[in-house]
Amino acid sequence: MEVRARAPGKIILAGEHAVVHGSAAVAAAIDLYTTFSLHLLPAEDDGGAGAVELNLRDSGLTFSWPCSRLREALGEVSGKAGPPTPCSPDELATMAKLLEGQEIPEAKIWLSTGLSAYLFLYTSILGYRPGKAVVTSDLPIGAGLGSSAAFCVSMSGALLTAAGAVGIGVGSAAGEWELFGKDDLELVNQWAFQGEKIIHGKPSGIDNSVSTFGSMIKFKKGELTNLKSRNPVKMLITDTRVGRNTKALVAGVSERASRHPDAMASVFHAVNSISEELSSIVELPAEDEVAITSKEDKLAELMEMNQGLLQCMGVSHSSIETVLRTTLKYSLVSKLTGAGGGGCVLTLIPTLSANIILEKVAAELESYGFRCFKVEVGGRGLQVCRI
Ligand SMILES: Nc1ncnc2c1ncn2[C@@H]1O[C@H](COP(=O)(O)OP(=O)(O)OP(=O)(O)O)[C@@H](O)[C@H]1O
Ligand SMILES: C[C@@](O)(CCO)CC(=O)[O-]
Ligand SMILES: [Mg+2]
Repeated sequence: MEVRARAPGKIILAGEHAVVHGSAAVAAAIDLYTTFSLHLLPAEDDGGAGAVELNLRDSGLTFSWPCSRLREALGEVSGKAGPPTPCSPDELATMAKLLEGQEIPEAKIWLSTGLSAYLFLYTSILGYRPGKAVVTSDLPIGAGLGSSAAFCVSMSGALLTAAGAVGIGVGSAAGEWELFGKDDLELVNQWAFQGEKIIHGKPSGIDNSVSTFGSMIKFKKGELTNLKSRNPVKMLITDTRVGRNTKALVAGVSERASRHPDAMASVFHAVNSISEELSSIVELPAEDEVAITSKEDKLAELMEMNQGLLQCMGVSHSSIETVLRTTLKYSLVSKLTGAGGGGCVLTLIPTLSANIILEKVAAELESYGFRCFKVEVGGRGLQVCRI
């Protein structure tokens, strides 16, 4: 049996970090995907000698665990595919031990958390069935565009389909992307969240939710509201190429919050107001040039205010500040997106001046060694196909 699932990355227009502390945030899917293909081998062919394999095609790395070794380390697992149980600290320690024999290059040691998430999701959902998975991604990894969530969502989608826990239409043609129904998406999202917890430590759930359900969403305390964005939102993304790690940045903000509880509570409260206002502006219809410009001016101002508060939280970076200064020369507003500390920056591109400005600003940003790209905002979430 072979199944393939793809899940999008995301941008956060407002509210990152504060969302972990209960504030609202606004996020949208983008048209860059992580694809997870799974070739499940029949259990009876195993004969005890089968293996669970993961090929990370972009980095040319393959990891493999004999099923017998997994069984020995993890004990009997049922391979259930109902609602998930979280990965316990003991299980997490066992996953880490299972990575010891693998050759992870020192420069890619950050892959370890992703590999632990893979082992947890695979064995929890499919038990010790032998299988080969191949992962490819359009997304820069660890750069704020939700690569960890797209990895966990595509993986959960494929594993749960292989387990028969969620399903695409019987009549679906091989190779055609299909969408799941709402209940199936809910289940995939719950499992993906468990994977995100292994990678992030304390995720809010916004990244896996927007990757699963797609579109543009407002997210607060685990509750998701779909936003009907009436006009296309055009964003330039600049990848500073400065590596960072979401888990450490989220922990850093929590530490600052425990040192200065009152001040940080006010910061989180201000971010909540920004996200609430931004989400209502996004839904306003704007039919003529004046209305579009006025709407975009408001969005830009809110993004600028949010960036200032992200600086207060301590998650900006000199590379991000360089992008902000550069885009301001063209009267464009930018803010970091995702966890910050480097990674990607969003620049709002006004509809009326889109192409002329875009080329100039992107050329200048790239002259500093940054990488710019344009994305479609608010598209589809998880999709699956039979191969
Ligand atoms: N395609 C992939 N293959 C293997 N591991 C991946 C892949 N994509 C993400 N990961 C795992 O996720 C980690 C990066 O997640 P992290 O949350 O730090 O960044 P991000 O998700 O790109 O950004 P943000 O959370 O700010 O949106 C990697 O270190 C790796 O463990
Ligand atoms: C930094 C953060 O708010 C967004 C990362 O994309 C973390 C989270 O919400 O899980
Ligand atoms: Mg992440």
